[in-house]
Amino acid sequence: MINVENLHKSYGSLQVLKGINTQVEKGEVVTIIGPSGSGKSTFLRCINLLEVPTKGKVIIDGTDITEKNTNIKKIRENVGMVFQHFHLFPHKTVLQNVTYAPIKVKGISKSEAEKMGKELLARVGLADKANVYPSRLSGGQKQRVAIARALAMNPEVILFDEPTSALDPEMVKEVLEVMKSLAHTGITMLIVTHEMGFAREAANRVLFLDGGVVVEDAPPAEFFTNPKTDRAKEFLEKML
Ligand SMILES: Nc1ncnc2c1ncn2[C@@H]1O[C@H](COP(=O)(O)OP(=O)(O)OP(=O)(O)O)[C@@H](O)[C@H]1O
Repeated sequence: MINVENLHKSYGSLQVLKGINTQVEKGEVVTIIGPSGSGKSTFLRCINLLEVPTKGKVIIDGTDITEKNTNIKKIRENVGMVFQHFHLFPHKTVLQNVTYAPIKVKGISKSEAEKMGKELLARVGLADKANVYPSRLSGGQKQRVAIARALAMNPEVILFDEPTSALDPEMVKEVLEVMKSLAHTGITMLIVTHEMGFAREAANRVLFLDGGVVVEDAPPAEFFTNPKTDRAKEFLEKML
């Protein structure tokens, strides 16, 4: 359902993505790992046009989103994103954070959105926090709200950009557990992460990026036990 063809991205003279080719099927859970600066976040952000590719195509369900007349709003409805730094609305309650976009963008009624919002908050273990403000939550709780908010748009794809790297270590697990519970439920997940344990347990594929290209693309069992390239071996030696 997502076809990435010869994707390039440069910032001025800095070439970050140098021809990424890959395909992600509906419902797949793909982790994107690699050294710092290898282009992981840039790659992810090209998939919902937070970054505009310099060259190449990103085709989602048959539509090339890099075409000039792309409806970005529609793409973002279908491709949700969870960021490292939550980006919750501070002056809205947890429930309002979750229901805002469905009401505003999708035109769902307030009562329907609230019903769905409460169900989603229960799903991420925060049913009792619906009426509090984000400032009263821990980092792990904020990130779980951000996940509920992404789910509220009922997207086919969710992009996760290092969702646990801004969290205190004790909060990482609760967020990864929520992500694991979403994996293999039909939603397509692309996850940039430094959590090798998660990549190993929850993903069905690992994309190893280095120097702006996909160096390895393999199921985790294969990648973590038998990496094919020296670059991946060196990376894993440092990480594991
Ligand atoms: N908006 C930007 N303008 C200029 N350079 C940028 C921009 N965004 C990223 N870069 C540069 O592009 C390169 C790749 O960045 P990117 O964030 O995609 O890497 P990454 O693999 O996700 O790294 P990390 O694991 O450290 O987050 C880096 O050298 C970074 O400084």
